[in-house]
Amino acid sequence: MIMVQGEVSGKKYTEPFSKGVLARSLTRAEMDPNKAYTFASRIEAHLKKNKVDVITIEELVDVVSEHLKREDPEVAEKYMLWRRIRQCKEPLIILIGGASGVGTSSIAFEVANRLGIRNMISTDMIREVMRKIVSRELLPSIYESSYTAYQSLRIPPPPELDEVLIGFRDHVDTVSIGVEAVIERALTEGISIVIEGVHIVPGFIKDDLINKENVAMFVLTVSDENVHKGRFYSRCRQMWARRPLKRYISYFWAIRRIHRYIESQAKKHNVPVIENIDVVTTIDSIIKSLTKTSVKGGEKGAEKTE
Ligand SMILES: Nc1ncnc2c1ncn2[C@@H]1O[C@H](COP(=O)(O)OP(=O)(O)OP(=O)(O)O)[C@@H](O)[C@H]1O
Ligand SMILES: O=C(O)[C@@H](CO)OP(=O)(O)O
Repeated sequence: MIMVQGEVSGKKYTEPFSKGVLARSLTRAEMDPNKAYTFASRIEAHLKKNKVDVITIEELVDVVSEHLKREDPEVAEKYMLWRRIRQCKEPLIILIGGASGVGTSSIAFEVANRLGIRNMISTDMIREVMRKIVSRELLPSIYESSYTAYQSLRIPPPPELDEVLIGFRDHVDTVSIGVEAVIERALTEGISIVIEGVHIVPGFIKDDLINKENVAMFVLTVSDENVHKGRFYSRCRQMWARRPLKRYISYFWAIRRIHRYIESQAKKHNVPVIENIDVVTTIDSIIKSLTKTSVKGGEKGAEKTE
C-alpha cells in the first residue's frame, strides 16, 4: 500500500493513497470525472512501478503536475492554481456580491466546491436571522427586499436623491453588521467560508476585515439587461424555486439601478468586477484573482478541507 504524508496546522498525518481523493481534486481543475479516475489510476501505477511506499503531498503534487502538463496543459494550470490556494495556512474568506439575479449563489456554490470549502452562507440567511432579532418597527428596511427597501423609509429623501439607492444603502448597512459577524467568527475559528448575496457591497464592510490578506471580495455583473432578466425566468423554471418571478420582473428597474450602484462601488473600492456570462469563465477569473491577491503571501496554507 502506498502511504501519503501531509501536514495540517503543524501536525503530520499519514493516510493511504486514494484514487478517489486524487480524482476529485482533478475534477475541481475541470477534468472529466471518468478521465480523472483513469488518470489517478495511472499515477498509482507509476508510483507502484517506481516502488514508492511513502510519498509526501508535495512530491505527489509534483508527480501529478508533471503528468498533467504532458496530458492536458490547461487542466495542469488550473490544478496548480487550485493547489496554491489550498496551501494557504489562513482561512480563506471569499465574499461574492452582485444585484439580485446576477448569479451570486450559483457562482459561490461552484467556487466553494472547486476550492473544497465546506462553509457557505447567503446574506439572505443572515438577514433572515436578523429579522428574528429586531422588530419591524425598529428596523423596517431589513423586512423588505433590497430593491423594495426604499418603501420603508420613514422620511422620504429629498427629490434630487435616488430613493431606491437610499433604501438599498440603509438595508445593506444593517445586514453588513451580520456579515461582519460571520467573517469575524470564521477568522476566529480558522474556517474558510464563502459568503454571497446582494448585501456584499464594496464600501459597507469594515476596512480592517476587508483589508486582510485572506479576505477577498468580488462583484458579479450582467451588463446586458435582457440576459439579466432572463436569469429570473431560468431560476423560476427550476423545480425547487419558490421565489415569485412576477415580483422580480416588476421591480427589475430597481434591481438594475442597484446593479449599477454596486458596480460603481466596486470600481471606487478597487474590487474586481466579473461579468458573469459563462459559469466556467467566471469561476476561473475568481480563482485566478485569488492566487494573485488574497494569497499574496503565497505559501500560507489552508485547513485540511478534504
Ligand atoms: N453564468 C451563468 N450562466 C447562465 N445562467 C446562470 C449563470 N449564473 C447563474 N445563472 C442562473 O441564473 C439564475 C439566477 O442565479 P442565482 O440564483 O445564483 O442568482 P443570485 O444572484 O444568487 O440571485 P438572488 O440574489 O436573487 O438570490 C439561476 O437560474 C442560475 O442557474
Ligand atoms: O433582497 C433581495 O434583493 C433578494 C436577494 O436574494 O431577496 P428577496 O427577493 O428574497 O427579498
